[in-house]
Amino acid sequence: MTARLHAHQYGKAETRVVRILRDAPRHELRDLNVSTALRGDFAAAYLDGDQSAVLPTDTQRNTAFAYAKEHGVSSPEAFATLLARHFVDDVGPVTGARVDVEEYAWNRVLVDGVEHDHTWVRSGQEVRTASVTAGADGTTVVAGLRDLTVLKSTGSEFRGFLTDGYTTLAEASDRVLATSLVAQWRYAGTDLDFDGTYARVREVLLTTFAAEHSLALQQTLWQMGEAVLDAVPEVVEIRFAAPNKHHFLADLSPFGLENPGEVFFAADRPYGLIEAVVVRDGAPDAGDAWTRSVGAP
Ligand SMILES: O=c1[nH]c(=O)c2[nH]c(=O)[nH]c2[nH]1
Repeated sequence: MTARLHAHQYGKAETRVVRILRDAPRHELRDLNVSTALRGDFAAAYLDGDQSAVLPTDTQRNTAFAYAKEHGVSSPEAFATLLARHFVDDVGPVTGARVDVEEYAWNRVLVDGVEHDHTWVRSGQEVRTASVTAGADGTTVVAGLRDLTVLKSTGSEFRGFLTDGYTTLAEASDRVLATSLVAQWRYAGTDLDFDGTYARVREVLLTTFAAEHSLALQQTLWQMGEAVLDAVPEVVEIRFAAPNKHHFLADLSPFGLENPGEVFFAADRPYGLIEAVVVRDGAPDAGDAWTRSVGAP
């Protein structure tokens, strides 16, 4: 057999880092899940079991905690950028690093209508994401979110589709449209108000989903992508994956009941999976910013 080691990277996945700022009565909290992956010539470790160039994944985990203490967490994007640059700039054999961060949101508990200083409640399902790729020639920041679950109860249709001998789907001129959106967007720069930009993109995604009439989820993704590029100049590319969370009209005719779009069966699978990439004209090259680990969570 002739085989060669074609590519490799290694790191520590899903280090759970919770950073609390407690130097004032009103504490601040950021809750992260950090995954690091180092790139470089580590072939000897794979081929010969030689660890001399290998910074252990245990050390990578420790670095995430130490950086949270020493540098704080101003945003998932900034934290991922610091860590990725550290590995590339300060660790000899490392020529590239990929740091993926998920952030879980906590809202302050309201006590008599007032935000509590040191008690939070986990908010919703939605997860904020950041993926930073650092190399010798620069750093690329991709921000995003997943599990942003949205539903509109009208303003959506799906008609005029191609049919063949296997088609049973009825045309719909007024249907429920729901998805659990995954969106990731690439920034042109690395020194941004990441929290502010994140909030703007999220707002544009939601308002576009609400306001635009949908002829298909495909069109809705395009509308959302175009709106984000229009409203947020820092974004040069946005990628979507949107499961179509089908809501089928329940058949109430056996019971002599009409069902004019009021009672639905929410199916969890199978689901349509609609994807799109929308890029600003003249966007800089993405390099390997979109290259994910095979085992990425
Ligand atoms: O928005 C939709 N896009 C499709 O491609 C599709 N296919 C389908 O069965 N329902 C839908 N809905």
